[in-house]
Amino acid sequence: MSYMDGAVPSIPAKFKSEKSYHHHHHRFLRWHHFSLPKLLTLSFFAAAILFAFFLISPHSSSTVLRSSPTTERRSLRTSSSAAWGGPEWEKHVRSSARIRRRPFGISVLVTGAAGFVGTHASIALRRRGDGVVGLDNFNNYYDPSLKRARQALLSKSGVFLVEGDINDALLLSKLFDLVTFTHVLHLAAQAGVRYAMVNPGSYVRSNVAGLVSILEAARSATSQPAIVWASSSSVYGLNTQVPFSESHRTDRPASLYAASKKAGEEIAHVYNHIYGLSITGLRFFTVYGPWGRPDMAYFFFTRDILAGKPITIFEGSDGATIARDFTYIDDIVQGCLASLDTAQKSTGSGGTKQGPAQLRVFNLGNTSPVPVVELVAILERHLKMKAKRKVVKMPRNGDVQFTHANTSLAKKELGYHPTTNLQTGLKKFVKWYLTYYAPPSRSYLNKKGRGGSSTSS
Ligand SMILES: O=C(O)[C@H]1O[C@H](OP(=O)(O)OP(=O)(O)OC[C@H]2O[C@@H](n3ccc(=O)[nH]c3=O)[C@H](O)[C@@H]2O)[C@H](O)[C@@H](O)[C@@H]1O
Repeated sequence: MSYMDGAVPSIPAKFKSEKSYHHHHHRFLRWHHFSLPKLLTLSFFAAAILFAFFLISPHSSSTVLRSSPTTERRSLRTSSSAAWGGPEWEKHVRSSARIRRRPFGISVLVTGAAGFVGTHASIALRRRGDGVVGLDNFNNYYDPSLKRARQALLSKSGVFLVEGDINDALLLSKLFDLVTFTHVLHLAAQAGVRYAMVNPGSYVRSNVAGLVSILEAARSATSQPAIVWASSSSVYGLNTQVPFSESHRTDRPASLYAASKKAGEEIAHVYNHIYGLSITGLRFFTVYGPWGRPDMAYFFFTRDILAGKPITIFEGSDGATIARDFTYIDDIVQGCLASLDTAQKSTGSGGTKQGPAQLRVFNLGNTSPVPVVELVAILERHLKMKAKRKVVKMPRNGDVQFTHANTSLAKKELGYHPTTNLQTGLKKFVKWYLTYYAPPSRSYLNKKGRGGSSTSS
């Protein structure tokens, strides 16, 4: 399926895809009960219907070639599951994109704005007086009610969130028609290392096709924005040189997730080379903090420790420690904003390159890896509860043994300087967690129906 196909959400619903697998499997089995003549008759009718559909379909290839997204005029469109368009919607988009900070303000399209990093970054930009328009498809990889709660935060800060998919070329084209974005902060992605073995297709749709869709929209814009996007520390894969530096090998990914991010870095090179797009890739190192992702270990360890449930801690094959360079959200936001501020302009216009453009990649980590067992010990102290540990050998699921960022380049070019250690950062996370998921009697938030189960891990 092409990335131009507006009807395909970039990340299919986790539960839907499982359901549809069983559904199709069941139907497949039923086909075996048909006799051959019946099958032939049915095939004939199916072919006739397909042919008729091809003739009348507005999406038949000839029609697609004739009508460009920008020339199609409809007051209200339904894309994925969400509606967008119309004068009210356009007013919201324009107003949210308006720069309040002069003379250096920027206008940013933030994809994945209802996500963890997206929410924090959007709010930080808005606070400075920059124009921000969010985009998110609210897929249910993890509890969408958490994303809705983040949306409420964004709305309180004056950030309008467009509900739609990064693979919807028509929607992107509309947004770029309405607003001259100076920058795109592209954070929408299928995250998670281990889930790639469950739903590989969603990594291709989101992290490969979705990125291309964003870059296509950006390169076609009359005034091309500069792009800053989220790559991942996982691109270092089986690299053993430490700390990981941008000049190290990244050609041995250990998971499809890592491979999809590495593919993104190569795709970025192409769009920079051909179209003169200014592109900065940020290799995030295990980002954590308040409003975080429930599929991450620190988050579901907290949930399970509080529930008295056992947690599974991975260890290396020879009993070696597994460690991560856990990075606090505020430090990551600082790195994102500094990347936007130092990004040079794209050189192309309307798809034509005018000269060489900036292409950068930075590690954004904490620079001090912490063993997962230590993460658990810190959580126990903050939660004042003991974890029920189950230590198992790390399964062959895409995980790597350790990550460790060298951030000298980001320090030099961005002034990046992480300031929050894991102890302090987790304290803030636990405080948020206990407020957000507190029992109904204690929580204002839950009274409004936002609490309850948090997981899709
Ligand atoms: O920095 C990155 O590039 C990546 O960081 C995280 O991936 P990961 O570091 O694997 O984060 P978690 O899934 O939270 O795992 C943290 C640590 O806990 C360990 N773990 C995880 C799950 C579990 O049940 N037990 C356990 O010991 C993992 O092996 C890992 O060492 C994110 O989930 C990715 O989206 C991100 O791109």
